[in-house]
Amino acid sequence: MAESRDESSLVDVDSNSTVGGGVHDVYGEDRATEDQIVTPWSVTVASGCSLLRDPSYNKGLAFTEKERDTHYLRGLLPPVYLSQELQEKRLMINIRQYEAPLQKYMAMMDLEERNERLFYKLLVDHVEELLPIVYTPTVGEACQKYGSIYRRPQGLYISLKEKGKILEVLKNWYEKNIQVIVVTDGERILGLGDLGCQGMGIPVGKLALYTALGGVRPSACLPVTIDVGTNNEKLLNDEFYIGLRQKRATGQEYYDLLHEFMTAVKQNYGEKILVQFEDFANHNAFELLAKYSSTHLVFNDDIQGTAAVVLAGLVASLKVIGGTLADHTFLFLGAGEAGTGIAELIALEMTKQSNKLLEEAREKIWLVDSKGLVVKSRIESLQHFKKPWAHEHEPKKDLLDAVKAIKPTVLIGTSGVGKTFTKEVIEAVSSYNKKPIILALSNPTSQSECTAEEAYTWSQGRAIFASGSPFDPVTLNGKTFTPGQSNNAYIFPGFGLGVVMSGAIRVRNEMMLAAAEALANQVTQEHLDKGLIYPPFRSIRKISAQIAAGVARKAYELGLATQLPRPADLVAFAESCMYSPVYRNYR
Ligand SMILES: O=C([O-])CC(=O)C(=O)O
Ligand SMILES: [Mg+2]
Repeated sequence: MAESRDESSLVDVDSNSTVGGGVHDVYGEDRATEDQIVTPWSVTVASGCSLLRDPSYNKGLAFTEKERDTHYLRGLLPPVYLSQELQEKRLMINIRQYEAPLQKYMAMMDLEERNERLFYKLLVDHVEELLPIVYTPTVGEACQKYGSIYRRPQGLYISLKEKGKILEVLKNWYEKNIQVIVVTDGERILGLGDLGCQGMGIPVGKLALYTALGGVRPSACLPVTIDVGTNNEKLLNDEFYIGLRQKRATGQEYYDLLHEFMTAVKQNYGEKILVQFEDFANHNAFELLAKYSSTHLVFNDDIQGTAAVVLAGLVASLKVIGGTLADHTFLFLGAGEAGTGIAELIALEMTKQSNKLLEEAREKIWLVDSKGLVVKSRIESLQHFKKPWAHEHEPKKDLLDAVKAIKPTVLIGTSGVGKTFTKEVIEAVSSYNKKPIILALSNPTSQSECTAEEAYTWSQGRAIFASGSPFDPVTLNGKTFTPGQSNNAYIFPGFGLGVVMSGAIRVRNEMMLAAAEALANQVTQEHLDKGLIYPPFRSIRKISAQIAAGVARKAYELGLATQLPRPADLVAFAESCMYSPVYRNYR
C-alpha cells in the first residue's frame, strides 16, 4: 500500500498492514474496504445518567434548573444547586484533610474521572498547592504503586501484544482530535528507574499540566505508555503489576514497535500532532529524538524541556551575579539526557550572545558521570552523547575532586541519584564563589542531589538554589530563603501551546531558546530580590502565554508555522486559545 508516497508516507510500517489512509484521509476510513477494520464511532447528545457519568460534561450539583429539565436530570440529583466556586471550596477542604500525599493524588484522580472541569478549576486556582500532588514528587510514588491504586486506564497502553495493530489501537481512543501526545516507555521514570507500564502516571500528569498550565484542551491530550516489558524484578514479582510480565525487549524488536507507533501516530493524526518523549532511558532517548525529529513534530522533554528551563534560570540569575554566560564555568553531575541537553542549549545560547564558536563555548562546560570527570582520555569508551564534552584534563575520579579542579561557578545535578551534593562539595563550590549557583534537578524529592536547607546551610546562605522538585522556604539565622523550582513544567505547557496554535510542523532548537528567553523575561527584580530565579507558578498561565507567543513567533520566522495568516498579537492569540475550566452553559 501507499506505494508511491514520499517521506511523509504514513503506512510503511508493515506492508501487510490492513489499514491505511489516503492523502486527506485522517482516520483511514476512506481507504477501508470490506476486509479492513474501522472503529464505528458516533456523536450523540449526552443526557440523564450518561451526562452525569461523562467527566467532560458533568457539572455535579452545578446543573441549573433549566439544564435539569432539558437534559433529563430531574430526580437524578438532590435538589440543591451548588456553584462551581462552592464545589471547589468543598473539594479543597476534603483534599486538605488527607494527610498522605498519595491519598490527595487519588482524590484528585477520582475528581478528574468524575468532573474534569472541576479538576482543572482546582488545579488552576491552587497550582502551587496541587502541583506537588498531581506532579513531582507525588506522581513518582503513584507510579511506584500504580498497580495497587489502579482504577481506570487514563491513557493508551501499547504493548508488544499490539504489534501490527497500533493504528487500530489509536482509533480505539475515545477522542479523535488529538493535538499532543506524551509518550513514555517507563524505563527511566524521574530518578526512580524502570517502572515499566506503571510509568503511565507520568504522561497523565504531564498532560494534566498541558491543560492546567498551558491551556491545551484536555480532549486534545493523549497519554501513551509503550510497554515492552520491564527489568524491574520487584514489579515482575508484584502480583498487582499492570504490565507485561517479561524482560524488556531491546534492539530491532524495540525499534520496530516504536517505529510502528510513530508511523501510526502521523497517519492517524496528521503532520501537526506534537509528540513529547518522556522518561525514556538514555540509550534510547537520543536515538529516538534524532531519528524522528526530521519527520515528526517531536521533542524530548528531559533533554530539551529541562534544558530550556535551566537556561532561563541561568539567564535570570546573571542579573544578580553579573557577567555573561561565557564568563561562567559549568559543572554537571550526570551526563545523560538532562545534563547533555542543558549543556548543549547553554553552549548554543553562548554562541548566540558572543560570536563564540560552538566548540569554544562547550569548553566552558564540564560533565561528571559515574566514572568521574568526562575527559579526552576517556573518549573511546564514552557514549556518543558525552563525547562533545570530553575536554583535555587529567582524570578526576569523583565530583569533589572535579569541583576542586574545575572550580565551577554553576553546579548542576542531573544524575537521578540523591544526596550526591555533599557538605564537602557544597563547601568547596562556596569557598571561591560569592554566590554559587546550585541546581539540584533530579526528581522526585528523594533523588534530589541535596535539599534546599542543605544548600543554604552549607553555603552559609550564599547559594542561589533551585531544585527539580519543590522545597519549602528555609529560615536560617532569621533570614528566609525561598528556593525556586527548576522543572520543565515551566516550559512544556507553554511550548506545546505555541506549537499547536501556530500549527508548527517541526521543533527546532531555536524554538527552545525562544521558550527559555520568554521564561527568563518573566523574572522581575522583585523575584530576584527574594532569591528566586523563576517567577512563581501562581502566574504560570500568563507565563505560558508569553512562552507560547515566543515559540510561535520563532516557528513563523522559520517558516514552520501553518496557521496562516500569522496573528498580529501572538500573546493575545495565545490567551484566546487557552482552555478555561469554568463550566459552560448547556442548551
Ligand atoms: O517530571 C519531572 O518532574 C521532571 C522530569 O521530566 C523528570 O524528572 O524526568
Ligand atoms: Mg521527565
